[in-house]
Amino acid sequence: MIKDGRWDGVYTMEDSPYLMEVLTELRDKETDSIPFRKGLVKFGRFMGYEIIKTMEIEKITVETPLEETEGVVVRDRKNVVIITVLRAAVPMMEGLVKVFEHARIGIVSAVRGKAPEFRVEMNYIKVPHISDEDTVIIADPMIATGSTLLEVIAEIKKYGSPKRIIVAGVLGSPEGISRIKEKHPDVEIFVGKVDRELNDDGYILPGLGDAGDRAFGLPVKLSTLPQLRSIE
Ligand SMILES: O=P(O)(O)OC[C@H]1O[C@H](OP(=O)(O)OP(=O)(O)O)[C@H](O)[C@@H]1O
Ligand SMILES: O=c1cc[nH]c(=O)[nH]1
Ligand SMILES: [Mg+2]
Repeated sequence: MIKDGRWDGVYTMEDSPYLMEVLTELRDKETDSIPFRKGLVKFGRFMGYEIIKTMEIEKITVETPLEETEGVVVRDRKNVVIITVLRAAVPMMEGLVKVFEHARIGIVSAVRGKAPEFRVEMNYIKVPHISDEDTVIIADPMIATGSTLLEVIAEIKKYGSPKRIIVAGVLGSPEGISRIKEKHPDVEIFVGKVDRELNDDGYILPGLGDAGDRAFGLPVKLSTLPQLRSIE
């Protein structure tokens, strides 16, 4: 984990050859859904281990079958709420839950509309109780314009005042991260890498394309639901 000097509380994982190899596979346009989803699961698990490194460690003693020795406990590991932003964060959540097996889980739907407004529609939110002892981890692989996370963070803050709010992502753009840090300086951001820029359609360059479509396939546009029609 490396601190990105452009912002406070933003960390990238470029020092991990393992995670950079996973990222390379995710970027590769030849990677199809199955390895893509597996890559997101690996990302979630790795991010979980990195987040634990930033939690308080308490020294304890433990009795082996032979004698007493030193041990540690990371109490905050048990006070975690994972917020999964549909769709693309679902495989990431699977990886995070392997590390935070006690986590309570919230599910949020957010669909980003087209350029140049990038309006975000949130039409489903189910979030468990959030206490002031909790670390809330918002999983969303892509921080592009930041519009989605701005909406999600504002919504989550209505549910309580957790000890920490951490965004766990795969890629970020400088624009998106700056927007989030300006509005929510308290939110920490952990991403694999911060990419160069956004294109006019709000896609991260070089990026990995549309994370949701790559993980789950191109959706067929048959819906007549008003909330989806209104932003497309
Ligand atoms: O930072 P932003 O510009 O808001 O873009 C990022 C969002 O775009 C993607 O979701 P998308 O709206 O494509 O939904 P999907 O996961 O269902 O494809 C991604 O998973 C983020 O949630
Ligand atoms: O590059 C991008 C931007 C938004 N959402 C994605 O899935 N990818
Ligand atoms: Mg998408």
